[in-house]
Amino acid sequence: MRSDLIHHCFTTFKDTSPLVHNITNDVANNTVANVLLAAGASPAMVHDINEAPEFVQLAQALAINIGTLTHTTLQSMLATVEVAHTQSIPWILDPVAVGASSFRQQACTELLKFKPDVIRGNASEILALAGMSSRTKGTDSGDSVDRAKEAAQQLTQYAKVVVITGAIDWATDGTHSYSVNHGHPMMTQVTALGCALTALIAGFIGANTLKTEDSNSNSSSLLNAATTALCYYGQAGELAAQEAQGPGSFYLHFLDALYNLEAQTLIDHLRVTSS
Ligand SMILES: Nc1ncnc2c1ncn2[C@@H]1O[C@H](COP(=O)(O)OP(=O)(O)OP(=O)(O)O)[C@@H](O)[C@H]1O
Ligand SMILES: Cc1ncsc1CCO
Ligand SMILES: [Mg+2]
Repeated sequence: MRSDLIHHCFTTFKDTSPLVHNITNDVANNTVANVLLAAGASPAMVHDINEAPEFVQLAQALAINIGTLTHTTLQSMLATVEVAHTQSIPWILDPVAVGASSFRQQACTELLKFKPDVIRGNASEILALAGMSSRTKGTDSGDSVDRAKEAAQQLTQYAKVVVITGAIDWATDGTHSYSVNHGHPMMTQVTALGCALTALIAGFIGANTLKTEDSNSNSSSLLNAATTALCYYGQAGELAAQEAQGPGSFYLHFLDALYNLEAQTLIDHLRVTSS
């Protein structure tokens, strides 16, 4: 991806400071809010069905995460994504541990009817969501990103962009794809950093999606925005790992790195390839 486009997506995100509405899991709530704030966005965690479908209309984007799904939250998610879908508010699905139970699988089938703009999961989640066999370890992945690429391609029938995260992240709109070689294994030792990335991608697509009737240009703006978020997040992980002694100090340094990383640093260290 061209570095001037990454620069543009990054500065548009920072200048917009998007409001991101999250219906996320009990483990991730605090981390997601802190990551969004450190990156320069505004988080809101609004879950109740009496409020969420109204609240989402104020937001630039919506992030849905099924990590600690309950029957009640699912009803709220469905009502909220319906509003997002009909009003063209971009939304992203994080299908946490979808391979682990039929409840999660059926919930995702219902949610996919409202056409997420982006799906973001680890390799096992992307495989399971596409109905392929996976080695899911609950919320962690037991599969390689490469093995899940065909599944991601298939899922572009439901979402405009699909992102698989892991050692090397991969983002595709079904036609164009990018590999992002950033990040650090320490990112898997702090819970919910994948969930927080999903919310950050929501912020990037909300800030960068042009309201256009042309669905092709829309999917390439979504792909560029998601890919830029991956580069930014991964580089922040690398910077934090240089300072950290373990997972606790990694988390603190990670928030600081997200807060301090500048556009020029991002551009100078890019490891993203078309693939
Ligand atoms: N081995 C690795 N090396 C470098 N970066 C990694 C590695 N594994 C994961 N990451 C990075 O960690 C971040 C979170 O991705 P991951 O695939 O671990 O999410 P996840 O499994 O959904 O996490 P969680 O469920 O805990 O929220 C991404 O930015 C990804 O690039
Ligand atoms: C640990 C855990 N359990 C359900 S959701 C979650 C956060 C990481 O996905
Ligand atoms: Mg996850």
